[in-house]
Amino acid sequence: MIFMETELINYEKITRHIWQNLYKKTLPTLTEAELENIKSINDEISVQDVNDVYLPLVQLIRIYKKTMSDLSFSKGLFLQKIAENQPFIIGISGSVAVGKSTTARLLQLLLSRSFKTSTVALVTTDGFLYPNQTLTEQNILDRKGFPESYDMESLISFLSEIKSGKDVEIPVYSHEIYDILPEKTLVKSPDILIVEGINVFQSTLNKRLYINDFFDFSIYVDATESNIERWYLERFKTLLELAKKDSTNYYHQFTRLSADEVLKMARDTWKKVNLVNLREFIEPTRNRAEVILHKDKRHKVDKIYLKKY
Ligand SMILES: Nc1ncnc2c1ncn2[C@@H]1O[C@H](COP(=O)(O)OP(=O)(O)O)[C@@H](O)[C@H]1O
Ligand SMILES: CC(C)(COP(=O)(O)O)[C@@H](O)C(=O)NCCC(=O)O
Repeated sequence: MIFMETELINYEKITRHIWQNLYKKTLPTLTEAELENIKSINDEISVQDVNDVYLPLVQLIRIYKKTMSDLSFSKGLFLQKIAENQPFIIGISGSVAVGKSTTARLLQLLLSRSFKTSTVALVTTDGFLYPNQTLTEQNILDRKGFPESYDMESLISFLSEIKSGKDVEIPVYSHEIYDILPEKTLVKSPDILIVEGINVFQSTLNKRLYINDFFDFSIYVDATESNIERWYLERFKTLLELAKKDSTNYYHQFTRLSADEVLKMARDTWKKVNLVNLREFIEPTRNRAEVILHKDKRHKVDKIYLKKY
């Protein structure tokens, strides 16, 4: 996205250079081997990025977490009740293919190391997409990813149960079969939960419920449209490459197409689906994030925006 400075008047703009010097280097960094473990296809995160960008971010999250537990303790005193321990929830949003999953996985690892006795769970909201059968019945299969394709009420009740300390079973989406899997997965009541997805700052269709109300910290991953498109096309090619040998993979059907046909199809999906979704429904929620991480063409975070008020 190109930032209109007036849109971000309530944010402190921080360059990478300033950001990297904002915290005392007390947290241990990751080894190359640990980084290798969490990288997905095509990733190029470096230890330098972890030190300069993500460790200061973890330090900031520490501050928010402490403030949240102080407030909850004081509220308990006021109400003359013992405050329940509520999980700290972090929302991560941004366009399809901007790097949300990669950021989320990295944060999960860094937070587990920083809060040694805490459990850190990660949930992606694609599990709350309606199954293909429902989308087909409603004639909105080509709207996958748009607000109407998600069961937002279920997502809200999941967050509400997690906030009250319960273990919750949730559905899982598979990019390999392009549908919801028959088996659910159990999210055991965590101390910290990261919720990642294009829709996490959106309101529900009836506009009465806000997922943001459940977040104690929130991040929007940002980049220019042309860079995100390139990452989308590169990921598409890699997914196809991986699907060649697997006939059960959704992308397998496209492996017979020529390189030009594949590129055309991916460009089309980007333009008609993911770019439209970004412009109409995702980017307009950017200002709901506490922190905006802006990435350059090589995925390096070059600018950070921190909400002032
Ligand atoms: N820091 C990074 N360095 C290099 N490539 C990255 C980085 N983050 C993401 N990518 C690549 O960009 C593409 C989109 O990232 P991903 O995390 O899958 O996005 P999202 O979850 O937002 O759809 C993937 O191919 C991924 O490997
Ligand atoms: C399942 C998704 C809506 C979720 O996006 P993600 O959370 O993976 O960024 C998206 O990956 C998707 O499949 N969009 C439909 C159009 C397409 O095939 O790219």
